[in-house]
Amino acid sequence: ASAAVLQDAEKRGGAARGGPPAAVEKLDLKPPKGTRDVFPEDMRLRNWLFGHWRGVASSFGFEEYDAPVLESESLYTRKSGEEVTQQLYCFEDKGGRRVSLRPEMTPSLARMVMAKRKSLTLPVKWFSIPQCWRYERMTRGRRREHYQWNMDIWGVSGVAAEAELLGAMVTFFERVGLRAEDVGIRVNSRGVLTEVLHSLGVPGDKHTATCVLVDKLDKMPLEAVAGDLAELGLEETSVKRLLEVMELRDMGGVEAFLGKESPAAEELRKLFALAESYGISDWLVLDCSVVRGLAYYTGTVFEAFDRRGKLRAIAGGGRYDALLESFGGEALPAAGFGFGDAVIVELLSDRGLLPKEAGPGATAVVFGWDDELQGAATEVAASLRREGISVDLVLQPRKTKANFKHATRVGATYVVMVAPSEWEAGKVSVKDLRTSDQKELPVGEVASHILAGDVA
Ligand SMILES: OCc1cccc(Br)n1
Repeated sequence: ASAAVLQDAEKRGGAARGGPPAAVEKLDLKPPKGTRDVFPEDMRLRNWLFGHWRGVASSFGFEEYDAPVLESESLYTRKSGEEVTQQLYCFEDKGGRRVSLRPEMTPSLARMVMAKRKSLTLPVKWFSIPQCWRYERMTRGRRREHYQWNMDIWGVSGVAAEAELLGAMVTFFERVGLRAEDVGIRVNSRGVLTEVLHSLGVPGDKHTATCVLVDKLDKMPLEAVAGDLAELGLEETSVKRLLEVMELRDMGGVEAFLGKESPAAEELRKLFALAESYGISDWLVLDCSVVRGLAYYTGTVFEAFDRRGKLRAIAGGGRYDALLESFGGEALPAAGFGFGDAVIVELLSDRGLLPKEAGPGATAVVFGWDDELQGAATEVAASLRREGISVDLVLQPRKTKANFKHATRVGATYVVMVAPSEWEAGKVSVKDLRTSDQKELPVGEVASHILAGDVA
């Protein structure tokens, strides 16, 4: 046994033999490629952002839901060449199942709606802030995970659903100090494109793949996509016609191109009229080049962008009425958007709108004069916490000056000091850092003094 013990100790650094510790391989302190640690100061920013997302969702009557970050890969194996399905963070688990970290939330939501379909009261207005993943070759050092605010409405076939979603998105922008001069939301309907494709004789089953290809046009030259479009049966004249309709930027143009009876023109007219009622017209821009890259969109699509044109899309969404059928379920109309946590922070930072105040530290820092008074300080801290006061209790002796410096750094309002002579008299010293006012109080009066909170 002793040999085994020594061998084990050798592994743990040979200390058992009293010899010099063997070289222990230093842990790599970085998180996995494409992921981020969230230290307290980062978490304060995240909580601020999510707090606004949650606040808007609840003010619009949306209910929060969640789903596993791990899903069956089959949820995402759509054959439409979308980037999001080509970068799945997928693998085979120990049970031989093909699974994937979710690249988006909508398929999980669709699965949940199908599972509960019979018991759901429609319309369903649900929101979630899931962490979503992609496995992108780290050529560009981009992130492999982000948090994405999802807002979805199920069971409403009219554009009132999209208007409500746009209203919520604009409400968020306004709450964080952005204006219509900073951010626009491009609005279109895939119906515009499919009506043109129909008039060009392109069969309906090619429309989705065409939209996914057309979406790539703002990221790559026409030549790079023309071949694939030709494979879908779009000769040059048809592609030219498509490009013309994508140039349209006003309803007059759309109606001239598609005819006044066009269903797509009708739904866009209705959406812009409702936007007027929400008071968000200044935020919206009709832009027929917008198709978005997700295959399952069937009608309206929209994306928020920074008007200075420096950043990638801030958020995106649209109508996806056929998603349940694609999962073998009964049709149910749906519309929603996804809003990532990366671009919005870049935009707010550019505009000087990130929250400045340090996070809300504890209200009071409590410390004992010396180690003998640690128990006393703990009693005081416990009594204040029982009254609902947040207390940062100093856990080991430290110079008084350092305790005050710490209190200022964490943004505490009070410092409560337990000193020997006062403690014998049943008192402690309470300093209000806002006014520097300091008083000795009986222990039993400290909580009410702090809760009164009035600046002396
Ligand atoms: O925007 C697409 C996407 C999906 C998952 C993770 C990240 Br980062 N980005």
